[in-house]
Amino acid sequence: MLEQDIQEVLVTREEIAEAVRKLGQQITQDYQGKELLVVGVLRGAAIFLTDIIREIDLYVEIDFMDVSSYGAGTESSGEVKIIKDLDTKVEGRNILVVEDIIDTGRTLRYLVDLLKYRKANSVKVCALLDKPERRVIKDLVPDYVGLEVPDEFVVGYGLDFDQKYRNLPYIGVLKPELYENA
Ligand SMILES: O=P(O)(O)OC[C@H]1O[C@H](OP(=O)(O)OP(=O)(O)O)[C@H](O)[C@@H]1O
Ligand code: HPA
Ligand SMILES: [Mg+2]
Repeated sequence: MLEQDIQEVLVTREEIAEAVRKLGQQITQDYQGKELLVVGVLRGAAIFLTDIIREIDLYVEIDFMDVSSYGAGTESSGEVKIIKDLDTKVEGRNILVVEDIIDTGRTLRYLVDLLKYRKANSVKVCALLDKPERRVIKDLVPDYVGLEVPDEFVVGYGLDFDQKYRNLPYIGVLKPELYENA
């Protein structure tokens, strides 16, 4: 059913699984002997977070923040709002912020600065997808990236259009007629 709305598959479920596994191994190596607070950015990162933590062989705590800069459309409003804050104390923690995608970089710029201000011991960023052509915050360089995607609006594996398609098991591009008149 959902497949009928997809013009092109950009990343298959197997390619996602492989990218997630590699990221998890790298993070496990880099944080040897440390404990991690993994912060997922709702709602897009929820699916990626549940997969990647099972590829990280360390003591890991998880928490979530909900910040939003996109309305129903495909363009960032430029303004980041906190909808739900963390329940965990940040001071002294090694934090890995997990995101589904970095686009303009505004969401992560805001979050990284906030977590540093709250005196995290370290703050690193892990994004499944990076869309570097769209970056507005040029110095926002993620520490871990699964895959680069071209400048197209993508959906699936957590990424939505108008809150739909998050449950697609792969990453794809929607048929243009579906968002052109949104
Ligand atoms: O780099 P940026 O331009 O800031 O864009 C990336 C952010 O935008 C999307 O979230 P969104 O705010 O749409 O909310 P959602 O996660 O609930 O879909 C995506 O999940 C990232 O969090
Ligand atoms: O390409 C995208 N798809 C879905 N949500 C997004 N948020 C930023 N970029 C995207
Ligand atoms: Mg998001």
